Amino acid sequence: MNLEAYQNVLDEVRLDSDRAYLSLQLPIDGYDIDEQKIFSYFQKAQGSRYWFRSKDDRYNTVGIEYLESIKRDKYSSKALAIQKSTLYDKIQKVPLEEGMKSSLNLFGGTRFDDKDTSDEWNDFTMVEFHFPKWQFDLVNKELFYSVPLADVEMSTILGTITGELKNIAAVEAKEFEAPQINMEKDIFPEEWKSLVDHAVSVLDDTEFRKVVLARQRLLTFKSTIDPLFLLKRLNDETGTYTIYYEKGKSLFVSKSPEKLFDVQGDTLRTNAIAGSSERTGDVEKDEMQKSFLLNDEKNRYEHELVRESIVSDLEPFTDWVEFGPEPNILENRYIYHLHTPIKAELSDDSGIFELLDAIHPTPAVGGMPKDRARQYIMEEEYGTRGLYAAPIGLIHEDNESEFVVAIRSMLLHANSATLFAGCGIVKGSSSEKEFEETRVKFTPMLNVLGVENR
Ligand SMILES: C=C(O[C@H]1C=CC=C(C(=O)O)[C@@H]1O)C(=O)O
Repeated sequence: MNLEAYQNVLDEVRLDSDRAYLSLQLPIDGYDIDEQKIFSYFQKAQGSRYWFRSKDDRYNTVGIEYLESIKRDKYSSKALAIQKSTLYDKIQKVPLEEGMKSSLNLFGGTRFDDKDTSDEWNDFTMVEFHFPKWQFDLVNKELFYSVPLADVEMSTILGTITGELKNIAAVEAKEFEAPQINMEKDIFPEEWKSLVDHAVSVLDDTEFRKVVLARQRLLTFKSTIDPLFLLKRLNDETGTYTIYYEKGKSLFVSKSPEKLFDVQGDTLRTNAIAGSSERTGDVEKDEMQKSFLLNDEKNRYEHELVRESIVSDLEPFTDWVEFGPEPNILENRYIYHLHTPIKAELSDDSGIFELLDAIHPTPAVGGMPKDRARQYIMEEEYGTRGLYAAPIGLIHEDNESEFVVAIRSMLLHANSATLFAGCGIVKGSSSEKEFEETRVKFTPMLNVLGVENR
């Protein structure tokens, strides 16, 4: 970090009064900083912080103190694209070194659907994307420090930033105890099995082929759950996405294995992930679980519906889609899935918000046909999904982006956690087996909470 050179850059900057914010980009590789230290240091910003890490570590980004957000009560691709470019137009961006690799992103997403939510999701607007004061890129070791133009003091801003960075680097790691459980219960387990039976009775091979039904498990604890404990636990499972998203008094957490899509240049990458079997930890049994999954007719059917739907949803955006003829196995720590990678070359005018609208919800979390399944879920499923199974991710000014399907997730308030898990129901599904499958799917979040699955 060459402070003198940075100050020279700043001395040349003319603040543009048509903008609302100044955003400085600088390297932070000289500081020993990680997400634990950042959250520990910025405790006062609780309720306005996020951490997003891709499953392949392409992105590992922490945002602190939402300065401004794009928000909508109804999803509209056009309006969102305008709001996004209006927001970026308000920002005067100043890189302090040449050739830096990161770019300023917005973090957020949309709720699963626009069903009226009960109070538990009130902190989250239907669609929202946040622009934070501090954006730490922990992959490229860079920082975006953004402030309202009116607050900018060019002669002291560098000193302020480096002072804060030193303080963050000096934070000492703490040991945390797992919170003690007060109560743990499945919400309406028998009613859920009856709903699965009902779905099986209305599903067929043509008109209504698949619906994904989710259920919830509620845990309460003897004390408030410390965010730093959760952040630490989130590192325990690798190979999945990490979403830690605070908004007001709510916290949403996900360790999803499922990418909705990512876009780099003209290339879109996505995948079909559907069809599941438990990973037991016993080598011999697990080989059997995998070969069962690859050969089981019901799981293959569930999977093919997802692949078919994604490929057809992409058609308006591309002339060229590529995918393998046979699914492979995606190995997560607690569960195996059938998995088909899909790649497409996007046409020039493909908008990210249009893509999001077209692909979400895939039949891995909705069903087939999509509208019929969505309607069934809204009318019949207990409670509201909110951000469960919703698209959440990062988007850049040039539309480079990565979105996750936020399954294996939970919503936390003070000392309670509501866990969500769903599974694909097709003609012939068994409610007992699906109940067991959703039980297994609670494990990643229970692990984050330091609780054993029962
Ligand atoms: C809806 C969930 O999982 C989906 C993703 C992968 C496999 C699935 C399945 O086999 O049913 C589900 O479609 C969930 O974990 O809540």
